[in-house]
Amino acid sequence: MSNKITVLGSGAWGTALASNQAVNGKTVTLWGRDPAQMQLMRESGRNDKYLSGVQLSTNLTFSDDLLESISGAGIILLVTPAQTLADTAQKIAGSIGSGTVIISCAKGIDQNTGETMGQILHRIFPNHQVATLSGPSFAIDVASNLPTAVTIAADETKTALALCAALSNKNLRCYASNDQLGVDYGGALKNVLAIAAGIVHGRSLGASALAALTTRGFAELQRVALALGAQAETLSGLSGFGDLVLTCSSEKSRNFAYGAAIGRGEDLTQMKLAEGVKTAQIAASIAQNNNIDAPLIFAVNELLSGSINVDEAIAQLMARPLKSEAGIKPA
Ligand SMILES: NC(=O)C1=CN([C@@H]2O[C@H](COP(=O)(O)OP(=O)(O)OC[C@H]3O[C@@H](n4cnc5c(N)ncnc54)[C@H](OP(=O)(O)O)[C@@H]3O)[C@@H](O)[C@H]2O)C=CC1
Ligand SMILES: O=C(CO)COP(=O)(O)O
Repeated sequence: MSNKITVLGSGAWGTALASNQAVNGKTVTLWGRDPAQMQLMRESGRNDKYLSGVQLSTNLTFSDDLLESISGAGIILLVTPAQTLADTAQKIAGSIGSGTVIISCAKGIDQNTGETMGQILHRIFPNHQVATLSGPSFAIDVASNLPTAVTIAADETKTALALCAALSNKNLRCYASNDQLGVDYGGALKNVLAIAAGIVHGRSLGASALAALTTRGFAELQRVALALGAQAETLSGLSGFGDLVLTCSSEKSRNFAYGAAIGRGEDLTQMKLAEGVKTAQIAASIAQNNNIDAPLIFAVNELLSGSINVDEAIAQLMARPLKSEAGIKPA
């Protein structure tokens, strides 16, 4: 595997990952679609649009030429928003070297196809090793060289282990998994639940309600993802429970911040990317079609579509039939 790493997507997460790898001695090219933005980053050594004030590694190469940026890359990290990942992947499909490994770092479910990010990569790159990198990792923390741990999942454990060895460093600890589906569903679903947690916070419903929401959110995340083929151990790990806890507890999460704005009745038009908004819709329809009980996801979807308001959502959730906590209905 060549030592060059190419990161596609120069938003908060792509920039943070690229800088993390470069600051730890890797040869890294960061590609972004906007030439003026890339020139600004090249000149300033910062990404003030997405990571205000953070000084990036001086060891980074910036590019706005997609195919040139991936030339000779051993690893390509795809870090554009989930709904654009298939499009970005398609653009490079005919141009990558035979040994190149492609890793999704996006969290979502494709609205057009219902595919996970990993399923998209398997479809578009049938002859390449593909993987998903996911876990509790705010871009600002990684870009600030704070310690972070994530999961890297690939179908073959040896591929996941090799990627962990290639990408781990003193600031980033990567754990290997062979459950890419589980890692993808955990990362996608936690965003919907983080919106719900943000609503609880923004509406000042109290710390007890937030703890209950996070716990029942985890039960729901497990129920949905297990029904779709994920492994239980994966969902209890960094990419499931770990990321859910992170994003259900901090306004640094854009999904949580989005929910908090809803809870406070604020204008949503200037909000940053909140992947959970689109995921709520597709996750709700997947759950409905597969007869999976997902009350929180359904409530977030109904709220976002405007068919119920926050008070109605709370009343609806609190009035659900009583049940065993482990999911067994009382006799
Ligand atoms: N931020 C974080 O802490 C983390 C994010 N993630 C995940 O990473 C993914 C990306 O998030 P993040 O970087 O934070 O998002 P940002 O909103 O910060 O940045 C998105 C980037 O993608 C670019 N972009 C948008 N559409 C396209 C397109 N069609 N083709 C190419 N580039 C495009 C944007 O370019 P432009 O500026 O020109 O619009 C921008 O550079 C998401 O799925 C997110 O869930 C995962 C872990 C942590
Ligand atoms: O996924 C993330 C941290 O792991 C980032 O969360 P947000 O997209 O909600 O900001």
